[in-house]
Amino acid sequence: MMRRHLASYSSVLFSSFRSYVPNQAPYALKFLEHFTTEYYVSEKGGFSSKVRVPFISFVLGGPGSGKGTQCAKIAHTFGFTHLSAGDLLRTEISSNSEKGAAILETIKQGKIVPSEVTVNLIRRAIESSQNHKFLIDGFPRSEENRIAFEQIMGAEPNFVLYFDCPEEEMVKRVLCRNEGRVDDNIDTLKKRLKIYESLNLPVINYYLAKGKVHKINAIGPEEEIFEQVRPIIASYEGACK
Ligand SMILES: Nc1ncnc2c1ncn2[C@@H]1O[C@H](COP(=O)(O)OP(=O)(O)O)[C@@H](O)[C@H]1O
Ligand SMILES: O=c1ccn([C@@H]2O[C@H](COP(=O)(O)OP(=O)(O)O)[C@@H](O)[C@H]2O)c(=O)[nH]1
Ligand SMILES: [Mg+2]
Repeated sequence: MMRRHLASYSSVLFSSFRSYVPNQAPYALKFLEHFTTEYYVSEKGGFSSKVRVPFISFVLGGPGSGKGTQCAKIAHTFGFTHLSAGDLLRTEISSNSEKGAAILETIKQGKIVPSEVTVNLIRRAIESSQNHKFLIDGFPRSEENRIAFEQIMGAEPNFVLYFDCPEEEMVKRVLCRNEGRVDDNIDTLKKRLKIYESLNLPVINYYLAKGKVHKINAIGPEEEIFEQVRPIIASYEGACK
């Protein structure tokens, strides 16, 4: 009873929190429980409790646009926890879990892993973190991903960073990345670029229409790109303390 009260009260206070989808309530509730540690909230009638909500940025852009590179800088400078969806999936593959083989096959084909799998990995990472500020890098990759996240987590991002990079440059960077990834080859990359256009861009457009997107010109030296990013993140510092 008290938890339900907390949930609805926090959703009024913080616009990033949505009302819960009924059949997903247990996940959403568990998610919220984790953040009931910091801020005092009270209302008329004497009810008082501590509520902490996560501050979330989605970091989007094509393969090789520099998401991971810039996220590392943001995490270091501003104290965010960097959650790369691709890294979470690769860790799952390395753990030899039941789902690992199917995830590996999907990544090799440049396709998108089922939403439920990725969202649950992100959810677990958030729940097990002591931090409340998260960069979710490379997710959502489709409208279906986005909707699954909002339903399961009962939350949407506070803002979105979009690294806008010409295809030619992305191809050059991915083929030179040299991290031994199974998907950094020209055949898989072509498929990833097609999926980026057909499925990722609609997500960016969705958040553009909501006024949540900060578009970054991803061409230039890493440090110069970070100088575009820095004031954007700094402008949210008050909101995510
Ligand atoms: N501004 C940049 N200019 C040139 N190369 C870059 C730049 N930013 C990142 N890189 C390199 O390009 C490759 C892809 O960057 P990465 O951050 O992994 O991108 P993403 O996560 O978007 O795929 C990496 O090898 C990285 O070192
Ligand atoms: O939410 C996600 C994130 C990644 N992937 C898969 O993992 C691959 C690598 O993703 P990552 O973000 O690491 O690639 P990057 O954009 O950084 O090159 C993608 O092509 C997809 O096959 C996915 O299915 N869902
Ligand atoms: Mg990356």
